[in-house]
Amino acid sequence: MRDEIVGYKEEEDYKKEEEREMVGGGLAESKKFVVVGYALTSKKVKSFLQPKLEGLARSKGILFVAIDQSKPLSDQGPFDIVLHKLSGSKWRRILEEYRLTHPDVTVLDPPEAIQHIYNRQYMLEDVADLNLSDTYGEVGVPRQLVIEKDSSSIPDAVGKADLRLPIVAKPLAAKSHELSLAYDKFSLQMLEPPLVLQEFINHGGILFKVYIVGEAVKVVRRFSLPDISKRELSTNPGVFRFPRVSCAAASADEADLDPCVGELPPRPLLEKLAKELRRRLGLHLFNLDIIRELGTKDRYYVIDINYFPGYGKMPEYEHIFTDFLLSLVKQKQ
Ligand SMILES: Nc1ncnc2c1ncn2[C@@H]1O[C@H](COP(=O)(O)OP(=O)(O)OP(=O)(O)O)[C@@H](O)[C@H]1O
Ligand SMILES: O=P(O)(O)O[C@H]1[C@H](OP(=O)(O)O)[C@@H](OP(=O)(O)O)[C@@H](O)[C@@H](O)[C@@H]1OP(=O)(O)O
Ligand SMILES: [Mg+2]
Ligand SMILES: [Mg+2]
Repeated sequence: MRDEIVGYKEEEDYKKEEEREMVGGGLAESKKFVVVGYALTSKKVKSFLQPKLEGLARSKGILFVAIDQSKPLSDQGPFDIVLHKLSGSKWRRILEEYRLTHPDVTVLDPPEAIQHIYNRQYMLEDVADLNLSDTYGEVGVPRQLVIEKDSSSIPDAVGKADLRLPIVAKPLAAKSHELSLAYDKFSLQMLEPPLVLQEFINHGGILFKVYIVGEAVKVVRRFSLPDISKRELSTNPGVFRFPRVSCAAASADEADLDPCVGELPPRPLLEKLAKELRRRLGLHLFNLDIIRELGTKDRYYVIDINYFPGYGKMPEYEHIFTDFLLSLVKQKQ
């Protein structure tokens, strides 16, 4: 099965674009460059800033320049766009101040908006508020409960909130990926708060990763946690830590899947969801993990939102990203 690009250019258009750029490559040298300052971890530089991206960007008149964190930001550049994914309150303050003093520079994305989705208590709030339901389907979030402290209070809290088992326990901090699956509420006491406890939804073991880059939306399939039967639930008490699932190595795009499980969510639904979330979250660069409830045709749940995810794994990201950067500059003009 193939990946789908929603509301964007097709592969053929990209090929033609690449050919034109090779022929007219020298043109870029004579025009003014769009300068993109970046502050990324070395892991991110390696996965995102690949030679193909830098080459294509240059041929389109975009230059990526590393930000030197040991020097004041205003002494560097001048930048048209600042691209970043670094943690820490010091960096956030630097960026907030820079945004105030350089309103003409587009900062991707505002630190405050990123911070909001770095907390799993608030991450899915906007999806829930959106209450998206139309002829293409319904999009919600799993029921969840926040445990700030005191793990001994968990069984009671789960009982009061009437949360159904099994339950996925996730650290409140979204950048922490130590997840656990609990088959009974008492075992959850073994985990360390702060946590979000979320109802596990059977979904046929396939998840849809929806990558968003400005107005472009692209969806891929990944393998996910398998379904849990009622029988398994009653015979396996305990809490199990599980490793990083649904990573790039778990691509399910080429797998021979039952169509009920593998069929991509309808484009119009994803487009609407992406558009609304872009606005509500105030972000341009993120992805959503979406699952379809097993046995339903159109009941979807968003279970995770990630800021500036691994775009290097998104097919044709070089074209999508460079087009996006140019569209930002054009909008400003
Ligand atoms: N409520 C849920 N119901 C069913 N499966 C879930 C649920 N929440 C999480 N999962 C499974 O656990 C995996 C990890 O959960 P989640 O995506 O929230 O964690 P993460 O560490 O933030 O992931 P990422 O690496 O995408 O940032 C998902 O990819 C999915 O396979
Ligand atoms: O590990 P990769 O590079 O592939 O990308 C992952 C990214 O890591 P990086 O930002 O350090 O690169 C993660 O960010 P943090 O939450 O850890 O900040 C998170 O966004 C994952 O969802 C990404 O995987 P994807 O969702 O795209 O499969
Ligand atoms: Mg995830
Ligand atoms: Mg995540």
